[in-house]
Amino acid sequence: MVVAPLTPVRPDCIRPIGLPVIDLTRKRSDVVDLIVRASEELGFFKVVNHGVPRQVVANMEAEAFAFFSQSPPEKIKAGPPNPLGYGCKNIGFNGDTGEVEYLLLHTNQASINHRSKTISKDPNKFSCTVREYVEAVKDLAVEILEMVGEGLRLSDPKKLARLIRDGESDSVFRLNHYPSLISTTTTTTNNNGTVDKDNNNNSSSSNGRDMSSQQGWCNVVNGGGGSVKGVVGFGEHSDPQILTLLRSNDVVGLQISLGDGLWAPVSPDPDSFCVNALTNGRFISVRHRAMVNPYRSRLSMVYFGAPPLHARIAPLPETVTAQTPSLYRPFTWAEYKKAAYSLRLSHSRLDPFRTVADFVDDDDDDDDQNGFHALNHL
Ligand SMILES: C=C1C[C@]23C[C@@]1(O)CC[C@H]2[C@@]12CC[C@H](O)[C@@](C)(C(=O)O1)[C@H]2[C@@H]3C(=O)O
Ligand SMILES: O=C(O)CCC(=O)C(=O)O
Ligand SMILES: [Fe+2]
Repeated sequence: MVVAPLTPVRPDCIRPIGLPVIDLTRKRSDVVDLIVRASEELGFFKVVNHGVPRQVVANMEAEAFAFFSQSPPEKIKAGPPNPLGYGCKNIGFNGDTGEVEYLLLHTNQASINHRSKTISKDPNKFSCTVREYVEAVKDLAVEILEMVGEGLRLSDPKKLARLIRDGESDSVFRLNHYPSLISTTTTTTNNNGTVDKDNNNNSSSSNGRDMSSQQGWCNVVNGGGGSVKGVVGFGEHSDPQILTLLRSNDVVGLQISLGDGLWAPVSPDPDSFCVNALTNGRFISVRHRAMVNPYRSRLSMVYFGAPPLHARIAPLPETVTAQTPSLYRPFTWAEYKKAAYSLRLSHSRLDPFRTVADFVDDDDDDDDQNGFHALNHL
């Protein structure tokens, strides 16, 4: 395992930690061990040599930038998010906001085809590009989940992977665009330390135009406070799905929570995927957020692997005894999702399913950090 140092962006709030980087071309049994260890220890790791073709990624990135570089009236045609569709600054239905615009798509092909009509002037090209990307990342997700199943020594090691391979899976795909705060062409130093004459985005396939000014985004740095604290694009949360595969352009922004208000930036690497696997109580669903980069527009493409709506989620039988009764009642993915959408971004999503009434947890540390604590997808 290679441990990449994280780049501190705010020395007063960043405790540097290493993020595991797992090379998927290594011996399978080693990869299995590394995935389990990384998932238990940090809950977040990167995979390289993942098999998702570069061209597929570049095509998706180009389509995404082409969409976001349009004028607001054009983009709004693909909204409002219900929750699928185009959204700008509003996240979910309960008042969360951030300096982000996004497209949220279901990975079901019929839904992609339907949505593409309002997203692109060439809907066939857009839907094909999304289909190719989603298929490729789904294969990667399946491969990782099969290794998770093996690593956890599940009686049926492929069970988790089958849930997202299922034609009825409720997996979603999200494109997040975080416009830079400065809309003029600037000279910046990029993450590799080289100087960039930047046009506010870092897409290898971008058209090189500054997009922020076209979008009606104001260029002030968040009421003055933003320049000191940083501007939040996508606020603190944990992902509710089984597995997240996140790829961003070469612009820093993603941060993972170390607790106690400390955040560690994840160095961007367009050739890798960040993985957040959530299962079985042994793995951590790490809380994370995305900050706006003042100088350069950031684009993240996120695949969220989820079970079918009717899939039942229940405690692992071996974790439930008379002394340690289940903390949560069984529920379906549909119920869980409905509850998630009734909550704010930062809230603990398992609370509605707690069975143990005298479990007092008034602090803000969110025991849901452990996600499906002692739960299993059935
Ligand atoms: C505020 C919200 C947005 C969200 C649904 C929720 O009510 C709470 C979870 C949020 C989240 C985070 C991960 C994914 O980006 C997402 C699509 C998901 O499944 O849960 C979003 C939801 C969203 O933006 O619609
Ligand atoms: O853009 C990012 O890096 C994070 C996005 C994210 O966490 C999400 O979409 O759930
Ligand atoms: Fe997330």
